Amino acid sequence: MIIFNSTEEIKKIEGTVVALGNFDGVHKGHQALIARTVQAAKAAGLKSAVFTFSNHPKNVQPGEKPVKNILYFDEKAEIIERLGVDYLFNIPFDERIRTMEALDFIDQILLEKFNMRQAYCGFNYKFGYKAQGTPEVLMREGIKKGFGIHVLEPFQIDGQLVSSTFIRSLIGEGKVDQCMKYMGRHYAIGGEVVVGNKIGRTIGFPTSNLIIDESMVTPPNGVYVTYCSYNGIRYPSITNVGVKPTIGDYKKNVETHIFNFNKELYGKNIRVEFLEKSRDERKFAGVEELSKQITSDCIMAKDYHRRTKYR
Ligand SMILES: Cc1cc2nc3c(=O)[nH]c(=O)nc-3n(C[C@H](O)[C@H](O)[C@H](O)COP(=O)(O)O)c2cc1C
Ligand SMILES: Nc1ncnc2c1ncn2[C@@H]1O[C@H](COP(=O)(O)OP(=O)(O)O)[C@@H](O)[C@H]1O
Repeated sequence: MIIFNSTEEIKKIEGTVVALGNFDGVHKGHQALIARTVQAAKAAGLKSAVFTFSNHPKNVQPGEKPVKNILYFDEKAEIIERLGVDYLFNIPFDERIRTMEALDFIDQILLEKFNMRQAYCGFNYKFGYKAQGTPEVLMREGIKKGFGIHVLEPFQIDGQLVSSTFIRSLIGEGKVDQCMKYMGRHYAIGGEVVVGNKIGRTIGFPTSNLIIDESMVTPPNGVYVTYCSYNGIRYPSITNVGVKPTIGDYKKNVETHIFNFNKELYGKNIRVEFLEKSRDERKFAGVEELSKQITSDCIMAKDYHRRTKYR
């Protein structure tokens, strides 16, 4: 997959079928849209492409509440690449694009830059200045200018509309056990292991700590059954998200205790997949009570892993 990070980088490319959207989370609705795009491109002998903005349009509109992302760009790109896409247009939502009228956007970006012959978008896709471009506008212009538009119906699972907003709310409420159903994968946080307070090993539960990025969607404080991947291997683990009130007053972080594991991971990259929330984080009277509770948390988590092996 070739990634273009600005419209200037796109010189002369082959004709494309483009999936239009923001694709944060690349959930099952997005996956269906992208699969149709890839299929159509193959059938027509064109290149398949996904178009997305590198910064969320809502985050540059004055007065709008900032939108937190589910995925970092490199994670999003990796998932999109696995769907068989040829080109990823990852374009900054700058002042020129923000103020571009819908019809200019079609002519100058979709047709001139992306060489778009067909497009797939959701029923609620909006584009152009003040979001005045709609699927109807695309269809009308498509007839005039000779490109095809396919508008997909709302994608639902068991009556629930699958959207990035819905998935953000699931994660934000700690309902991480439902993410697989709507995203086709577990909600995960990755990063480099940082040094903590070095208390974990003294109470029998060493943990690998990750810093939380508050510009991303984060799960609420609590204890979760997780997998932790390191060096290509996926280990059953248990994870605390929170501020460790029992031992002090810390910044929110993610710390995972990997079962049957005793390697030093400082500076290494790990990825924590969240399977289920088991309880809220609490302030205990002391480290001894905390340690007892963690022991029973681990028994419960190991049992969960045993029951749901390889999921
Ligand atoms: C499974 C698990 C559950 C935890 N639950 C709590 C909790 O409820 N309250 C709390 O204050 N700390 C909790 N912690 C965090 C511990 O306080 C922390 O792991 C320990 O103090 C070591 O911290 P360190 O890695 O910074 O050395 C939990 C940790 C784990 C691994
Ligand atoms: N079973 C394990 N699960 C998670 N991390 C582990 C485990 N065994 C060893 N480690 C490593 O031990 C260190 C954590 O020990 P700990 O005393 O909790 O210190 P910290 O406060 O820095 O997290 C980290 O480098 C971590 O990668």
